[in-house]
Amino acid sequence: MTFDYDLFVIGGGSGGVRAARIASGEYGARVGLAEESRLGGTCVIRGCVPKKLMVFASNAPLMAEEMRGYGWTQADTGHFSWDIFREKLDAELNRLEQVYKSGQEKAGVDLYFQRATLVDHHTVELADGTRKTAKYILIAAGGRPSVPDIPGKELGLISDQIFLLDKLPRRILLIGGGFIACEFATIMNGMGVETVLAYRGDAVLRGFDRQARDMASQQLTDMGVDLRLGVSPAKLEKDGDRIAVTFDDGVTDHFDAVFFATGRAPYTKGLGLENTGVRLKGNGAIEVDEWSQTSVPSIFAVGDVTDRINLTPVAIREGHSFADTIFGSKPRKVSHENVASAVYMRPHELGSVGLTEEQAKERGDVDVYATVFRPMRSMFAGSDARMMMKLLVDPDTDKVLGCHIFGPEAGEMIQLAAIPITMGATKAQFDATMAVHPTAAEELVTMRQPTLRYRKPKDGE
Ligand SMILES: Cc1cc2nc3c(=O)[nH]c(=O)nc-3n(C[C@H](O)[C@H](O)[C@H](O)COP(=O)(O)OP(=O)(O)OC[C@H]3O[C@@H](n4cnc5c(N)ncnc54)[C@H](O)[C@@H]3O)c2cc1C
Ligand SMILES: NC(=O)c1ccc[n+]([C@@H]2O[C@H](COP(=O)([O-])OP(=O)(O)OC[C@H]3O[C@@H](n4cnc5c(N)ncnc54)[C@H](O)[C@@H]3O)[C@@H](O)[C@H]2O)c1
Repeated sequence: MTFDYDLFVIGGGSGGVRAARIASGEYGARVGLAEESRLGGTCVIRGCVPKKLMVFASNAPLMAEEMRGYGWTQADTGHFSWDIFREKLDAELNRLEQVYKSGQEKAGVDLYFQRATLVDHHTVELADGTRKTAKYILIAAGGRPSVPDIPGKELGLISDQIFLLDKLPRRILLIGGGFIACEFATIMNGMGVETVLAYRGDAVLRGFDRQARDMASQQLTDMGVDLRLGVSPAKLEKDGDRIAVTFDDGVTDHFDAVFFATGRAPYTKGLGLENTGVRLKGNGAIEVDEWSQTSVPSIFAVGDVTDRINLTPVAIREGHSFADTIFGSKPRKVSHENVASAVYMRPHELGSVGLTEEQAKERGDVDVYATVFRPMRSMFAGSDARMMMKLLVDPDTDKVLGCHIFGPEAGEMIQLAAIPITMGATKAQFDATMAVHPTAAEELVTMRQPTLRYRKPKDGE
């Protein structure tokens, strides 16, 4: 049977563009790719990139405050122009979109700026009705924000819209306690918006190390975010120019904007999967094996649409490995262990890799090496902000099982700490590493005594 393409990719985000570029550019496969919105996908257009630029922009008041502490008595941010920032942001995203487009074109990928749906195991249909056949189909359709089903939910914003605001609200309510809620609470607060964060749990960032979660929650409060734990919105109503939000504890409050940061769901609805028999998990994610192959041998899926670990580098690695395996005769599986991540809050970020203290205790015996201190730079300026470093070590093998850093530039630090941890480094090898002084990161190689030796009770104890 002859096909129009060797590979047809649905979705031009992190996973899709990488797979298409490698399959076509490196291995000479004939590749078509459909993107219904903008090339680059969530990360580039409405995720990591614009978010991080907003984090940088919102950092100015903290920098000014710190500099005043160093004697720059006049240090002040002055006025923040959202208009200027937005214009620059739009230009930067347009530039990046073009970079992705030319990368695909140079690699020889045929681009279709249309929605694609599946017709059968080897055929996709584009929005204009044309059909393309391919030996393999890769679904890299990503995810979409999910919003709780409460009255008035349509009055709220989702993360896609937050980058497109005409003006900043005076007072905003963020709902949720995950990555997006924490990062945008920091951003909005830093940009001078009165920020309320409502989260139904007892500390933000569920799933992260508990001590780090408590410090992150405290930091939000310290920086002036009105953190309301243990509450959820029950309904939203229009009240003139504002939105009245009634919470499940009966309290009603008014905001200029409400932002749902309540998670993301795989974007599989309306994709024609029912025409193929591709199996889905309960939450709508595409079920794949360790090769990213679905229950239909010619159809593969990578990235957020599979809901494994929903981060850009993971989607990229999955897409690349798929292309290596199928078109490069280099079979490659992706390890989803020890994937480092960072939550870009201010002044301290949270960087994590490996097991949390809670997970390590669940697993068995663990020695905890932890230190909480005021970093030199901000302490000198008069700040009380506390930093944390933690290593979790298996007492039997001496292997470092996890590392958690809450501090300035923790994202940068955890990337480096993730290398030895991925290599299986022992605590003795961390200790043998000479410190770099004076840095905050040197604490990683100078923690000598465990702060806690946890021994899991044996069955029956
Ligand atoms: C606000 C925000 C901040 C984030 N920050 C970070 C961060 O700092 N670090 C990090 O690692 N991750 C971050 N993420 C997560 C990251 O963006 C995703 O994990 C990553 O983009 C997933 O890549 P993907 O290829 O699976 O999907 P996407 O990047 O979502 O790409 C999917 C693409 O497919 C297109 N598409 C979908 N269906 C079809 C169809 N039927 N036909 C044609 N096209 C289709 C979509 O338009 C989209 O462009 C963030 C996410 C958000 C929302
Ligand atoms: N720095 C990064 O790497 C980064 C940044 C942003 C997003 N991301 C990725 O994007 C994903 C989505 O981010 P997110 O923050 O939306 O999701 P999340 O899963 O991290 O957090 C969602 C939060 O919303 C809460 N929630 C869910 N339903 C709710 C409801 N009905 N009422 C109140 N609260 C509710 C959850 O308890 C949770 O705290 C992340 O999981 C991550 O994979 C990564």
